[in-house]
Amino acid sequence: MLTLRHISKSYGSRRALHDVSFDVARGRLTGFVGGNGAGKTTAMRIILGVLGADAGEVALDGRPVDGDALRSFGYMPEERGLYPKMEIAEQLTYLARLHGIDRGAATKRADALLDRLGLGERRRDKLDALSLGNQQRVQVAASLVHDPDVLVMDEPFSGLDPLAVDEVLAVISEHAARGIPVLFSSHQLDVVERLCDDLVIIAGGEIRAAGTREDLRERYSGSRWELDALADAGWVRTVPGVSVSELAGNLVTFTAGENAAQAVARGAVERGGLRTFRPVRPTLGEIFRDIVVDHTRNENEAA
Ligand SMILES: Nc1ncnc2c1ncn2[C@@H]1O[C@H](COP(=O)(O)OP(=O)(O)OP(=O)(O)O)[C@@H](O)[C@H]1O
Repeated sequence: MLTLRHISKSYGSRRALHDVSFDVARGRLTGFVGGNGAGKTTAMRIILGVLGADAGEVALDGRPVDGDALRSFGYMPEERGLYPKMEIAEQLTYLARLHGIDRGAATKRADALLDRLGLGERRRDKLDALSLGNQQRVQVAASLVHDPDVLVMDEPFSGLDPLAVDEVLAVISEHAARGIPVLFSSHQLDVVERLCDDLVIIAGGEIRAAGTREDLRERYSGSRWELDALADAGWVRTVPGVSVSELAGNLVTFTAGENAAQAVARGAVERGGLRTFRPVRPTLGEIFRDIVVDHTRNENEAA
């Protein structure tokens, strides 16, 4: 497991991270989400040792990460650092060689990754002859070409069409399944919701929530309910303590405390019965908005 403990970092007087701690488990995809300037890239650079922290520690399986361990990390940085005029297979082979892999194995590995990412036919093309989406796939290949023990990716899905998202995801998942920790940041909450097993939500340089996707949805399920009654559910609007958000015939979604919700359930039984009655789990987008908006509001109030 990759762990960050009590990481803080400031750029001059600007605090970018404050007491950041979270885990990235082996064999699972961990999504790292936060708004612009939340601190994701800073945290990832600190994991990779590209940037030093002011305080705190990054460890892999309990051992502080040092130069040796870092050589086996795969990193897809935010600023994409490949050579525009170099043929893509040659450049992947070169990167693998930099990690100490011999020429034969490096060529094999580069070709296999390009095939896997649908770029086999383009292996002799220069990077800048490819579409932006295909360049992005090459960036993904570059972070994987030395078969890393830890994978950290800054926005690996940005600029990819839905089909390409699925292809890249399949390749990343295969690596996670070999038991390596995978952390990736993304602004595309619908993509993260679909893809990741665990989530870390950051705002204003602080971790606001972390856990498995299902745990978070449960934790933030709040007081939203859905009732599918056997008769028109318009009467739910009149139940004290209930605020109806959507009503369509027998189906109603509403916000209410536990007691008022139970009163609605009883009311439905008295009026002919119900098909289903359940708490509504929020989407990641809703959780994110709640957490980040709350944070921004608190910051503004404190200012
Ligand atoms: N080199 C730097 N010098 C000064 N401030 C910086 C520097 N890099 C980042 N920051 C500041 O640190 C904070 C965190 O930035 P960071 O790039 O880590 O956020 P992010 O979550 O990756 O944002 P985005 O999603 O927009 O890429 C921001 O307030 C940013 O302006």
